Amino acid sequence: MATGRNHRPATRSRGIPEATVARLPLYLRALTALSERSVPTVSSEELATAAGVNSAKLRKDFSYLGSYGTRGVGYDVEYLVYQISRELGLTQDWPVVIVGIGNLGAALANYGGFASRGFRVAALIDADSSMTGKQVAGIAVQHVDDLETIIDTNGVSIGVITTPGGAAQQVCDRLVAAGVTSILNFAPTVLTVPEGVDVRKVDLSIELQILAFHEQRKAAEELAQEPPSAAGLPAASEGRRGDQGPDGDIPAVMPA
Ligand SMILES: NC(=O)c1ccc[n+]([C@@H]2O[C@H](COP(=O)([O-])OP(=O)(O)OC[C@H]3O[C@@H](n4cnc5c(N)ncnc54)[C@H](O)[C@@H]3O)[C@@H](O)[C@H]2O)c1
Repeated sequence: MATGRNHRPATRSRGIPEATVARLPLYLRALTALSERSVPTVSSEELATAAGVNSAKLRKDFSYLGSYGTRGVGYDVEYLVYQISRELGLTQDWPVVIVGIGNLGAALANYGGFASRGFRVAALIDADSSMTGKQVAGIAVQHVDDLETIIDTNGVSIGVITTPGGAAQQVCDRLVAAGVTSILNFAPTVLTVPEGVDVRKVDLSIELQILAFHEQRKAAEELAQEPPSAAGLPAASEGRRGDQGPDGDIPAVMPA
């Protein structure tokens, strides 16, 4: 069924680079917080700090939206929320299905943050017959045998996969054949999808590995700043060799 990896061009329609698209949710989160505090305007520097982005990059990103702010005043918070939401397609309702209602699937179904961002959990699907009809987050779990009908009936274009790794590709193939064109994959499997289908993979262990890498580097930097004689410890160049690779190098983090 799957015919190969999806290759997207570096820019989307209307010339917005993918890197800018990836930062829009960061701006939106910061702007939503300002909006909730009824802050009317924000400078590019303030917003960049709140979003954790360089302010020159932010101004460049907003220029793709046709938003330049007003000198001395900054950006209109409400209007930017609207512009970014519209650009991300969040001004419409997106029905989502979650497949695999175990620990993670149930936790996601119970997460209130989806609905407030325009993602409505339309259906929960599981292969375990004993789950069929059980209520999770107020929604009755349906059997995977009915997957195609469920997708069709609910007009679903986004599927979330929270099955074990071994089932993920098969579930993905069925979702795609049924008309799903965007997949959020939590299973530890690299999915193969046809052209035109977008896959985003979420892997918390990779994020933790990256944090571990930074923790290790911070510890090595602290050690290097200590005077060699401090507290009778060995010189920095010799320090913590046992915590590192065989050559004393900080090992690289390998993505899964
Ligand atoms: N990405 C991450 O950061 C992250 C974090 C935790 C777990 N996970 C992954 O998420 C997945 C789920 O983890 P969990 O702890 O919820 O597991 P779980 O065993 O509690 O739940 C898995 C569910 O999938 C169902 N299932 C199995 N095969 C299916 C199929 N073909 N169609 C539909 N449903 C099917 C099972 O009946 C079960 O209810 C695993 O692959 C796990 O490795 C990822």
